[in-house]
Order: sequence, then structure tokens, then C-alpha cells
Amino acid sequence: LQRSAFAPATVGAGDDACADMSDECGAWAVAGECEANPRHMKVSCAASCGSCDWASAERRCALDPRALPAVAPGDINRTFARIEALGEYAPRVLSREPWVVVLDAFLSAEEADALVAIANRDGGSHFVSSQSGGAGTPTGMVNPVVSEHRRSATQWCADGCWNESAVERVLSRAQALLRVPRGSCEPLQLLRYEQGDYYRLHSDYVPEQRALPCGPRAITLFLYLTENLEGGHTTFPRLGLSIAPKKGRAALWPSTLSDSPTVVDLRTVHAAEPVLGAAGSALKLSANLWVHTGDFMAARERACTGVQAPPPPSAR
Ligand SMILES: O=C(O)CCC(=O)C(=O)O
Ligand SMILES: [Fe+2]
Repeated sequence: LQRSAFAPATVGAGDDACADMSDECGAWAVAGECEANPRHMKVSCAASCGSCDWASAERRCALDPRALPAVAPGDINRTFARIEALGEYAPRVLSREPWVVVLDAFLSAEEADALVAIANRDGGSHFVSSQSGGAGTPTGMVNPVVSEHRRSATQWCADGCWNESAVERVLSRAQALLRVPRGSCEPLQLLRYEQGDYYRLHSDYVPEQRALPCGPRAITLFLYLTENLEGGHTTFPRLGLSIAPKKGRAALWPSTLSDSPTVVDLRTVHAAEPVLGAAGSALKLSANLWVHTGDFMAARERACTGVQAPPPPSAR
């Protein structure tokens, strides 16, 4: 059969109707992608996957009124004050209103090296050009795009990568430090900046997530995995702060208000300064661990994080 034999399908009528968003849905479904890639397929190819119950975001992503927030009002202030008082990992408070804390001894050198090895596995081929921002999609999600706002490479340490022992250790430590459930954390995002790479001023807050069960990103734990590089500082221009990359260092800041943890705090907008030095040797590797106010991992299973899962590379 020719690919064109599959026209976008529509199934049912009225409230239960659902449609495919792509001509390729039928071919992908035949190739088994509804099971292999359900977060994209069951939403965008609902007719071909027989998943009309997933077609409506309102129904699929309804909020559970009984769900307890992972970050409740006041938690941000309590958490940062506790971290300062505890004194573990050599904390330095750079700002208190809002909080920005650096933990120079968060990772051991071995752990940083282990994360670097994970980032570089298969010759670094898991990295893709970083995306950000992005336009809305017909399914009400954001489709991040590569833009001038950011030049770097990114990979998600998700699914199988969770089980790597260094990742597991680091996630458990972060969870214990912040006293948040594992499900509120996104998979670790690994970043690579080469000579000239940067990330312009932004907030980590994703507005579309506020109305979703995952809630917005409330806290960022940012890990520096390499050092001895020129540039590449993380700067907070509204606070006059600049954090240098240093192996094993973590920076911790909120993207929301302590009293209203689903409301953005624009005082912590930040940028990654360009990495300087010789082409080929200038390199900054780092990682983001984002904590949400809701259960991010449960929301991710149901394609309810507001970010469109990528389509299958092709129908085989
Ligand atoms: O690379 C940095 O220093 C900061 C990166 C960042 O802000 C981000 O990935 O959201
Ligand atoms: Fe950021």
C-alpha cells in the first residue's frame, strides 16, 4: 500500500468524535506506534489508535481535586531555609528574596564524571539541538522549536536512563534534599554547550503547565558537570548574580513565588552566557532537574505535561 492510501481518519460523531491529525497516522498505527509511542500517537492519531478517550485534553488531563501539591504555599521558603540551616553540600546563599543557593559539594567528582559518561554515550549521539518556547498545536500543547534564543544541545535522561546507578543516586539525593516526591521531578535534562553556545534570558516556568495536573516548574536544581572553561556562567541579571560552572556544583532557585507556588516569579529569570575558548575544546556539560507543583511523571504518562511528544521518526 502507498502511504497516501491512508487519509486522516475521523471516528464517531458528536461528543465522542475523534480524528487523526496527520496523514501518516494509519501507517504508523499499522507499524505498532500506538503501543511504542503512546504519548504522541494516542493524542494525535486518536482515530487510528482507537483512543478517542484521549482526544480531548479536558477529559484526559482533568485535575484531581484530591491530589496533594508537591510544593505547597510556604514550602519554597521552608525548603531553602532548611537547606541553609542544614549546611549539607556546602551551601552558599546568594540571594534570599528570592532564594538562590549554590551547593558546591552536591555531586562528587565521580558522580559528575558518571553523568558526563551517560551524556556522551554512543558518541554523544543522544544530544539534539535544544528547543524552547514554541507555538501551540491543534491538541492544545506547545511544540518547542529551535531558535536564536538558544544554542546548545539537549537530551533527556528518561525511561531506561533513570536506572543508571549514578542517575538514581543523584535523583534520590535531590529528592531527599528538597523533600519532594520522585513523581514531581522531570527526567534529568542533560545539556551540552560548545564554543559560542548560550541560552538567552528566560524563566524555566512553562505557563501552559499551570492548568495541567503536572503544574508548573517551581524549583530548578541545576548541576554543573564540567569546569575549567571560559564563560558559560549562569547569570540572574535582575539579582546581579553570576554563577560559574564548577564540576559537582549545584545551583538551586525557584521559578515561582513561595506563597503562591503556581505563580511565576520573574525575579529569577536567568541566562547562560556564551561558552568561550578554543573551538573543539570549549565544553560545558550540565543538567537540569525540575521540580513541579504536581505529579509530573503521572501527567507525562497521560501526555498531560503540555509539551507535545515527538511523532515517530517514520512509519517502518
Ligand atoms: O546553562 C545554564 O547555565 C543555564 C541553563 C538554563 O537556564 C536552562 O537550561 O533552563
Ligand atoms: Fe533555565
